[in-house]
Amino acid sequence: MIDLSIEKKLKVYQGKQVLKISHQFDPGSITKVYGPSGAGKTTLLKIIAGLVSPEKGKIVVDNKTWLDTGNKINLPPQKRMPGFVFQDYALFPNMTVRDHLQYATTDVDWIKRLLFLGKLDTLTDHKPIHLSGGQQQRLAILRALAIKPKLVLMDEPFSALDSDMKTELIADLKLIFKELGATVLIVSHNPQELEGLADGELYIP
Ligand SMILES: Nc1ncnc2c1ncn2[C@@H]1O[C@H](COP(=O)(O)OP(=O)(O)OP(=O)(O)O)[C@@H](O)[C@H]1O
Repeated sequence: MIDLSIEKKLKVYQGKQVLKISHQFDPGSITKVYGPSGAGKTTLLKIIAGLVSPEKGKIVVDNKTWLDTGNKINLPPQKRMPGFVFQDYALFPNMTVRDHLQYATTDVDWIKRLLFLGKLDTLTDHKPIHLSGGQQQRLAILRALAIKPKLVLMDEPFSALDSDMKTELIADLKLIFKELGATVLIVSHNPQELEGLADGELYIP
């Protein structure tokens, strides 16, 4: 269970000034996070990961307090360790596909399985510059899963995939999330894309 209540002043020129959200995420749930551009969806994921600090708020994950501004508790990202898929992938330019996964885990069987799932098993020696946009995006997803996270935060993770690839990958991810017992938040602009995957939603106006 994730119990979250935060307030963050946004650096905006026009539009919403304060991001204010209170929400509970059930364990093992998959939540679609949606809302207009600039609403603060990416900022919310970064706040949960510990990459951005809100002025006010509390985040409790499985009875452990990650953030409590009233009591000056703010765990650093390395103590939270969610699997994070960044909107711009944030891959390492000098690392091959295999390096990205080996950097995150020593479990060779898990790496093999992920490479197969992401259809990157024939491209293990390629660096990001030699991958297509869709392949880079799949690598970003695999890297996030490599640490077998209990919490997965995904920012527009399927935007570069064609619809067949997306359907197949989503079906596989559903099984993997269940196996990991992961709680998942997925930011998506596409209302249909997560049908059959997400079992909850959070609208950020
Ligand atoms: N660290 C930060 N602190 C305060 N404000 C921020 C921070 N990062 C981004 N912002 C501002 O917050 C607003 C919301 O940005 P954010 O990227 O979270 O929106 P979004 O809902 O993900 O948008 P999009 O759908 O276009 O990706 C923007 O105006 C941005 O300038």
